[in-house]
Amino acid sequence: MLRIPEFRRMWIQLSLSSLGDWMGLLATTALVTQLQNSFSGQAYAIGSLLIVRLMPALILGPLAGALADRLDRRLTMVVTDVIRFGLFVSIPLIGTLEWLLIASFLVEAVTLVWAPAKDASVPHLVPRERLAAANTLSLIMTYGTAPLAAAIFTMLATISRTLGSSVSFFRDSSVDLALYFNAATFLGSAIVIWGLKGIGRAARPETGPEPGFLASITEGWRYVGHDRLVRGLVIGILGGFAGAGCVIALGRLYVEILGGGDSAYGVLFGAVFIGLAGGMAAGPKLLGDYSRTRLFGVCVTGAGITLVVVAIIPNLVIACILVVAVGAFAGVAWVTGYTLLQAEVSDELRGRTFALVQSLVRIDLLVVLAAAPALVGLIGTHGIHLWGDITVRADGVTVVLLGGGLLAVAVGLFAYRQMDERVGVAVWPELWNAMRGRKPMPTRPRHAGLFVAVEGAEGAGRSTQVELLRTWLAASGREVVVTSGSGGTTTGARLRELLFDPSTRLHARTEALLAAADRAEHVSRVIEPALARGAIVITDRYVDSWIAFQCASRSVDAAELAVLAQWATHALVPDLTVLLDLSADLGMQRRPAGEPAAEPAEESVDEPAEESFREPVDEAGAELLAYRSRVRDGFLRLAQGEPARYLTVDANRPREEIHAEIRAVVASRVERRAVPLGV
Ligand SMILES: Nc1ncnc2c1ncn2[C@@H]1O[C@H](COP(=O)(O)OP(=O)(O)OP(=O)(O)O)[C@@H](O)[C@H]1O
Ligand SMILES: Cc1cn([C@H]2C[C@H](O)[C@@H](COP(=O)(O)O)O2)c(=O)[nH]c1=O
Repeated sequence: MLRIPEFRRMWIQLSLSSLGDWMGLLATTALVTQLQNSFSGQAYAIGSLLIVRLMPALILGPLAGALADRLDRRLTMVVTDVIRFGLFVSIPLIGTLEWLLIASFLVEAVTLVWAPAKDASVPHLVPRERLAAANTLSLIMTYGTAPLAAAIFTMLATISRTLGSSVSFFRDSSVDLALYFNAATFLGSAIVIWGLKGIGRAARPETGPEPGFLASITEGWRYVGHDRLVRGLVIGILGGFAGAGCVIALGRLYVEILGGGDSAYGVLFGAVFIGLAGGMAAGPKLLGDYSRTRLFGVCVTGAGITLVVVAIIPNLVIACILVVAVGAFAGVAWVTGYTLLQAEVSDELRGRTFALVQSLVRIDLLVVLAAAPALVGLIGTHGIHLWGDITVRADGVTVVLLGGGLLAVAVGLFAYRQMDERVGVAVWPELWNAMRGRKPMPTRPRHAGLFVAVEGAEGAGRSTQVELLRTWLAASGREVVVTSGSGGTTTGARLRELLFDPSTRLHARTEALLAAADRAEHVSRVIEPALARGAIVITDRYVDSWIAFQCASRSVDAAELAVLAQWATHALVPDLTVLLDLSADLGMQRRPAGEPAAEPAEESVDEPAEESFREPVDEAGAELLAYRSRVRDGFLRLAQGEPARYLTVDANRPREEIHAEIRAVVASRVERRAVPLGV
C-alpha cells in the first residue's frame, strides 16, 4: 500500500495527526491537574476536560460533515491542521484553565471537520479493491501511535523536569514541551497534506442545483436513514460499540466478582485489544472473496454471541480467552464496515455520512458508559434459587453484560438482513465454503436503477398491471423498460420455441438448462444494461415463474433450480417482486386452457408461442385445475421465503385497486433508492 505515493503521504499525515491527538490527550489531562491545587478540583477539571472534548461531536458533528462535503477536502485538512497547531501552541502560552478548556473544545470541533474530510478522501487515493488494506494500515497508525505518544510524553516530561532547575522556560510546566511537540505534529501534517494534489472538492451530480447548507445536512441524514446498506452498517456499528462499551465499563467489576484483581483486569483489557488488533489486521484478507456485507453482519453477531457466553460462564481464564474472540470479531467488523462505507457511499455524501457515524458512535459510547454501571448498581446482586441446594448468583454485571451481548446479536442479525445483497444464497453453506477457501458465486455491484418483477399464474392480470405501472412511471419522466421474462430476447425467443415445442420431449434437466439460458440472455442483454443506465425495469415474469411452473409440471427440486437461476441471472434479484395471487379456478375463468395469452411485453423481441406446452389437457379439467393450484402454491412458497422483497396482492379485485396498492409500494422503493420519481 505504501508504494502508492499519494496514499503514503496521506498515511504519514494521518500518523502525525494521530500522534498529535494522543499527545494532546495526555498533555492536556496532565496540564489540567497542574492548573488546580486541590484533589477534588483536579478531579472536576479532568471531568470538565473530557466533557468538553466529547461535546463538539454531539453539537457540531452534522455541520462538520456538511462542510467536508462542500469545501475542498485538501484545503480543509491543511487549514484544520494549522488551526490545531495554533491552538496547541496557545495553551501553554496563555496558561489558564479556562483557555485550556476553550482550546480543547475548539481542537475537537476542528478535528470533527478534519476527520470526515480525511475519511472521504481515501477512496480517491487507492483502488477500490485495496481500500480494506488501506484502512487496516490507517487504523494501525490511529491506535498504534498511542503507546508511542505515551513514550514521547514521558520522555519530554522527564527532560522538562530535569532542565526545569536550570532553564526557566521549563520551570512553570513540565508538559509545555509536550504541547509544543504536539503542535508541531499538526504543522508537519499540514505541510504533508499540502502536497497531496489528488484530493479536491467532493464530486456533485451534474443534474440539479447544489442544495443549501442546512438542506445538505438533512440530505445526509435522509440518505443514511433510507439507504438499506448504509442504515444496516450504521446500526451494526452502533450495536458493536454498545457491546464494546459494556466490556469497557464493566470489565473491572466483572473481574472483581470473579475474584480477580488489578493484574487480572489488565490481562482482560489487554486480551480485548490483542483480539481487536488481530481482527483489524486479518479483516481485509479474511475468507477471501466472501461477501463483505455478510462478513460484517456475521462478525457483529459473532461478537454478541461470544459476549453472551462470557457473561454466563463465571470463569476468569475462559473469559480472558473469549474476549480475544470478542475483540477479533469487533476488529474485523470495524475494518469491514468502514471500508464498505467508503466504497459504497457516493463521493458527494461521504463526508456527511462519516461525520454522522462518528457523532452517533460518541453518543452511543457516552450513553453506554454512563448507563451500564448505573444499571449494575440498580440491579444489585441476587441469588436465584433453582432447586434443592442449587442457587445461581444473578448480579448486575452478568445481567448487563448478557443484555449487551444479546443487543449486539440482535443488531448484527438486523444489519445482516438489511444489507444482504445475496438474498436467496444460503448463509451457512456459503460461509463453510469460504472457510474452506472455495470461491463464492459472483456478487453483483449495486445498480442505479430499480428492478421490479411481476409474477403470477395464468390470467392473474400481469399484463394489465405491468401496463398500468409503466404508464404511471413513464409520466415521471424516468426511463422505464418493460420486458418479458420468458423469450425476452431474440435468442430467448428461439429457446422458448424449443421449450414450447411438444415434439422435442425434453428431459427435465435439459428443459431447466434451456430456461436458464433464456434468463441469462435476458438479464445480460436487456435488464443489466437498462439498470446500469438507471432505468426502472419492469419484467412480466422472472425466475419465479420458471421455478413455479417447472416444479408443478416436472419432478424437479425448487432449491436446485434456484441455484441454477442464481448463476444464470448473475445473481440479479428484483428490488421488488409483485405476486398477483389468484385462485386457479378464477384464473381458468379469465384465461381458459389453450386460449392465447395477451400481447407480449414491449421489449420482447419475438411473438411468444401460443400453446401451453406443459398444461395437462383432460376433458373434465380436474387435472388442469390441480396443476394450476400447484403453480399458485409454488409462487406463494417463494414469496413466503422472502417477505421483505415480495408484495403479494390479492388479484381478485378491480384493476385500479390493485394498481393503487402496487403503486404505493413501488413509490416507496423508488424513494428508498434515492431516485425521486416526482409523481
Ligand atoms: N383485476 C381484474 N379483474 C378482472 N379481470 C381482469 C383483471 N385484470 C385483468 N383481467 C382480465 O383477465 C384477463 C387476463 O389478464 P392479463 O392478460 O392482464 O393477465 P396475465 O396474467 O398477463 O395473463 P397471461 O398469463 O395469460 O398472460 C384479461 O382478459 C384481462 O382483461
Ligand atoms: C414462463 C413459463 C411459462 N410456462 C407456461 C405457463 C403458461 O401455461 C404458458 C404461457 O406462458 P406465458 O409466459 O404467460 O406466455 O407457458 C412454463 O411452463 N414455464 C415457464 O417458465
